[in-house]
Amino acid sequence: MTETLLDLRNLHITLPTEQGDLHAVRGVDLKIEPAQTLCLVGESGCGKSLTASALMGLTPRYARTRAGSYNVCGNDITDVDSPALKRLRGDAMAMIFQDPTAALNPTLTIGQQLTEAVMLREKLSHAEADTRAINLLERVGIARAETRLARYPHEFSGGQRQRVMIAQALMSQPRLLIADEPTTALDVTIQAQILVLLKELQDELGLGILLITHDLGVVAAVADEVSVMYAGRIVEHADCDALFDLPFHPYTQGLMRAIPVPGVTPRGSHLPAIPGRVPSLIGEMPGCAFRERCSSAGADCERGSVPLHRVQSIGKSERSFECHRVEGGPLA
Ligand SMILES: Nc1ncnc2c1ncn2[C@@H]1O[C@H](COP(=O)(O)OP(=O)(O)OP(=O)(O)O)[C@@H](O)[C@H]1O
Repeated sequence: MTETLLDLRNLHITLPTEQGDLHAVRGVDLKIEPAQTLCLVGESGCGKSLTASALMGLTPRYARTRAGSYNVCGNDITDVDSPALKRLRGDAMAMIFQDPTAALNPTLTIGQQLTEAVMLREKLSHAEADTRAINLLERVGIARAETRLARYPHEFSGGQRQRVMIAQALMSQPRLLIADEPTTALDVTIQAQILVLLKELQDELGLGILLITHDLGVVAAVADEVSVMYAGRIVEHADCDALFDLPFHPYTQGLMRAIPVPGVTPRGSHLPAIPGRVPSLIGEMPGCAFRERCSSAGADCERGSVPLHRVQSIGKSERSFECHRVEGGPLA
């Protein structure tokens, strides 16, 4: 199937606060094709999680969420309150979270949690739903899965609960998986196993994956494309190799400088973090939101909207970035 799995244009999310309207997401575009992994990266507070929750129709009730257009697997769900979005959730698309306690109910067995929704939706028998659950639990590396369906979440370790949550998300055989920092809380060995598992499942099932992470090591390992988010906007988007070879946006360059290089970065040395903090997202924000932290910024960066540059790299998808100062240029 070659149908685009996710096509989102011009997403805005505003949250009322005592200090005024917090415009957390300011015109985000995202696109994911089958079997593609798009990584959404950026520092804490840039709007990544809110963007992910909007994709699932799960922003807080008091948030104002609107999109120019939003299409999932050929379904137009631009109206984020539409019942069609509810139907697609847990069907064509599913989400895994950083913290499995958000997804697993401590009072129900793993078997109940994995099987009940698909029995209802797909009219599967108990036996059919159990078979699918056992297969998936084994697939995610839960040994003796058959005997563990009757167990409760607290009887599993943290890494196992994370795997169970992935199995739960896959029960509906989704085409699109949204993963918000799914491995951040895990130790590096389990993190690597889960990333390998997601890759295998993707190859087998043609899953499209949106992976939210602040870890550029993870991005380098799994991303096909990368969107870099800063202060509610995608400031740079590129093919993963192109981005790591030549980051254009000063923010992306700053993120890259903070990655330790094995064998090059001395142990215990202080990596050059980007000075300053993400600005307040309350109210209007004319000019470039990164200018206070950018060594290339000038007076022009305080004004107007930030120019968008598009660059066609040979044999790769188009890349783009927003900056007053860096013009970019054709890539070899
Ligand atoms: N429910 C909420 N009510 C009010 N403000 C919120 C809410 N959720 C998020 N925000 C604010 O919106 C902005 C974006 O938050 P979001 O959680 O999407 O960022 P993030 O990039 O995912 O960060 P992190 O990596 O820490 O999760 C932040 O300023 C945050 O404080």
